[in-house]
Amino acid sequence: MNVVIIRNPVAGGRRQSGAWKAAYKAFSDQFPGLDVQESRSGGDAIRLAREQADRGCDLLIVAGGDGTISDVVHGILTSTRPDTPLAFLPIGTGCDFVRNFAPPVDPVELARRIAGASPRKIDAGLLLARDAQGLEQRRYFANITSVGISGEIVDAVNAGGRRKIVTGPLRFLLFSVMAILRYRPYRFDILVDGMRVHKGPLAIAAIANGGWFGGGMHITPQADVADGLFDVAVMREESVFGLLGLLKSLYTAGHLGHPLLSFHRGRRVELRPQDPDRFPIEVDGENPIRGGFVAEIVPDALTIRF
Ligand SMILES: Nc1ncnc2c1ncn2[C@@H]1O[C@H](COP(=O)(O)OP(=O)(O)OP(=O)(O)O)[C@@H](O)[C@H]1O
Repeated sequence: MNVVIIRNPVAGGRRQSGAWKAAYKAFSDQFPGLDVQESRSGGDAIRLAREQADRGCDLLIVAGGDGTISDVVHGILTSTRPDTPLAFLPIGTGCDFVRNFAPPVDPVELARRIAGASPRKIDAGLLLARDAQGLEQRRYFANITSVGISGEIVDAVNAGGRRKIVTGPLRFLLFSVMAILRYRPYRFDILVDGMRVHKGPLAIAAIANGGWFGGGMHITPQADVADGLFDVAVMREESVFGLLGLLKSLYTAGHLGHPLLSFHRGRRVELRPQDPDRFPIEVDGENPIRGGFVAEIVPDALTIRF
């Protein structure tokens, strides 16, 4: 079996090199002849995944965080073999997408689980947007695309180079508090399957395939990665104090029932900014697109062995 790890050497900060060494040993014991391909720059994992899928790789394992998973998903789904099986070796800052599958922490157990897993299908998201020249952009994603305060948080989390003093989920918490303290409402319209579910000031909207973002915030606890639908969470305008309370409750899904929060389900979600200059977006914890967009769920798009 031809197994390739696509590794992001900077995911999770430099402190992750010890975790990688242990994981590499566990995975090469489980998969003799294992090949490792390292991404050389931001977005390079897209090229690597596409090449490996095109050449007929039997299993692609992503060693990195959510941004690397997102790139690999985009690479596989734009290759000639979009059904190439995928697995995950979580080494990143937030590692939110893999939370949907409750993987073991121990790398030996993880490698064993992947080796014994049967292929199964899960959904992916597809974003349709326009770049500054008006050309259509198509971007697949694995987990969650969100706009509003989360976009600002991700900008701050990813800024400042890759040598980070605070790493892991604590980094998201720190930058979330800072962004909330600076918060002013954003204004945009949201349509789910053609129905307007929101118009006007807002704190955050999340379009979710999976349930977690922001390093363990359980924003859409009802989300199912294989139900052919997005779960959409819409948090209306709220005071800074109210948002800090919401942030705390997100980790335990205690935000359900919040009077300013609504949940919706659908296959197609459209976000139209009323003020395009204040429309921060994050896609799986990164910022690959700008401006208004349509998100479509692609049912059963991905084959995973996990
Ligand atoms: N060799 C490289 N040098 C610099 N950046 C890279 C390199 N390879 C990949 N990247 C970029 O690193 C970024 C971060 O990767 P990733 O999201 O996997 O880790 P993370 O941010 O630590 O984890 P998480 O997204 O789970 O919080 C991605 O945007 C990716 O494009």
